[in-house]
Amino acid sequence: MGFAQYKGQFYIGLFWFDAFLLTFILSRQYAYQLRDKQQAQKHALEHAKVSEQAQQELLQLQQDNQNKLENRVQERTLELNIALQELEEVNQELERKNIIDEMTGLFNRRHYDQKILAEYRRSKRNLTPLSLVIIDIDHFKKVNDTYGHLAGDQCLIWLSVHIKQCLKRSTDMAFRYGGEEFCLILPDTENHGAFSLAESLRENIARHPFHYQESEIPITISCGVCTYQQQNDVEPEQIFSGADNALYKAKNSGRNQTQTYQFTEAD
Ligand SMILES: Nc1nc2c(ncn2[C@@H]2O[C@H](COP(=O)(O)OP(=O)(O)OP(=O)(O)O)[C@@H](O)[C@H]2O)c(=O)[nH]1
Repeated sequence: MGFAQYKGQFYIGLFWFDAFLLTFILSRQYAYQLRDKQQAQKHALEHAKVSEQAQQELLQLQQDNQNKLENRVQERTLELNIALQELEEVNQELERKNIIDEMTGLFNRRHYDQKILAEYRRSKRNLTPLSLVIIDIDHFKKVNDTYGHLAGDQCLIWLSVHIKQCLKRSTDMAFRYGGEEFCLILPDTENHGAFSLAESLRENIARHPFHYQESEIPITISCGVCTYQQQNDVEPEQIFSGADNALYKAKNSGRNQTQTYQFTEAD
């Protein structure tokens, strides 16, 4: 082998060595870059996972807080509704007490004053008759004096039950006007209708004595009836005065009876 040929082979060998070295270096570099890239991707993935987990925890926390808040709002709303309902019941009870006579359970005088005015206006508007009956126990003082005030009270309660039972229509109203005096407002009722209602109550009371402890106490009542039929210049007070006049007449004519009052031109 000549020197020139040896030299040529040396250069070829050197070339392949360089080429191999370069390939080796480049492939190593590529491998490092790939590893770094994979590591960076792995870190990024882990970060993404951690951040997603943190986001989910945050969302869960928000959801929990919202649920708690909604529960509290629901509880408060329920408590508020219960309180409102209780208040409503108290108001209704107060309103009821305001218009009811505690002892007899009938409407009281205050309610009478409101109702007579309302019914008077309705009667005037609709051109319908409006009757008023005043009921008074005869010689009631004797019941108190003979059997005691407690017996008197029981007698008033007993009479109230009979009065309630004698009312025929849902629009009829019974009131304890005061003491042992009661009255009925009978809307859309002619005088003869009011008179016969008062009479049937009176007869019923006269037939059934009041029982108190061992005693049987005969009770009678007197009634006065007055009917408003859009007579001129007649106000609610005149209707009451008319019925009171009729009651006075019943008392003076021997009690245990019903009298009626007719308006005249003079009224
Ligand atoms: N027990 C009781 N008595 C009452 C009540 N309110 C009024 N009285 C009594 O009712 C009696 C009414 O007496 P008077 O007005 O003289 O009438 P009366 O004895 O019924 O006689 P006449 O009405 O004329 O038939 C009085 O003795 C009052 O004290 C009450 O709420 N309870």
